Amino acid sequence: MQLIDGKKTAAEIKDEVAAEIALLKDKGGKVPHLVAVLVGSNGASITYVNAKIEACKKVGMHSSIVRLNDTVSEKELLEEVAKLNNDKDVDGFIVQLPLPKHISEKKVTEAISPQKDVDGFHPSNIGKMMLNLPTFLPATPYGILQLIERYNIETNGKHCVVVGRSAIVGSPVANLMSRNSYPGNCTVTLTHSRTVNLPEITRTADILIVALGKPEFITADMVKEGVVIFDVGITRKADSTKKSGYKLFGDVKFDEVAPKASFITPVPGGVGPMTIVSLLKNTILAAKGKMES
Ligand SMILES: Nc1nc2c(c(=O)[nH]1)N[C@@H](CN(C=O)c1ccc(C(=O)N[C@@H](CCC(=O)O)C(=O)O)cc1)CN2
Repeated sequence: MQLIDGKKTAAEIKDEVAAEIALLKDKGGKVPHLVAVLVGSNGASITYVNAKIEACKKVGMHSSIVRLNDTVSEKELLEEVAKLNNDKDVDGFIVQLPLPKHISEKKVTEAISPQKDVDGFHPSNIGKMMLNLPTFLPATPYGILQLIERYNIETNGKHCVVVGRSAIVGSPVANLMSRNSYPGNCTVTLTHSRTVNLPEITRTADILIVALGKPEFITADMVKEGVVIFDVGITRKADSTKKSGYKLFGDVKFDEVAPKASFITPVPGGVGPMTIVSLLKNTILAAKGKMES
């Protein structure tokens, strides 16, 4: 079994991104500017947004946070989005999800200018992704693709089973893994809460991507020997023995599943850090105006 070290790979990619930004600066180009909009005080969202800002600092990218109270109205948030769309100094921005229940994530996502949508969640960017046209790939699926490439994992002709059909991970990664190019060319099965006999299907996976948000859902009896596993789930459970006050769990019961896998991502330190570097890469593309059309 080989551990896929997302933390190490993300650090390597950050160095590459830093070099690219230094080159941009040398040529007198604009330093990319990423803005993160954070609504409310969800602990995990605060951690992720802070990690995004820290990563920007590390690579020499400009960044800022727009913090809004969780009582902000949908209209006020949409006004904030419109401001960022029109701000020439901002190359790309994200609205951290999830949003409070009274705000429609769909409306907010659709209000973001596709040229600044570095999360790659806007319907027109999702459409371009489906058609294999240049666009911002959603950060987590993009991170998984980069891990596949950097670990030289064979995907051609493999059966890739995706567990979970969310708009930000499961659905796009299923599409990307079926693309007619590497990393792709898989036969993909997208499973979800209504799937009948899930273990029968997961046992046929050569590559298993789990993005369900159910801690330790995938057990050893649900996978075959030699499977490659990407565990996207991150659940926090209170743990007073930890400095942070919580322990993180993936969707895969790591200790019993890892011995059967040929490659596996841990939680933490697997797919999560790759989500952040993918966002940085998308922001560089936005700053270079690569997605204007
Ligand atoms: N606007 C967005 N919202 C959300 C996205 C997204 O891509 N865009 N994805 C997730 C959260 N996410 C990024 O925002 C994210 C999740 C996890 C990590 C990460 O590095 N996790 C660490 C553990 C950190 C901890 O919880 O202590 C790890 O896995 O090692 C980064 C980003 C939902 N919302």
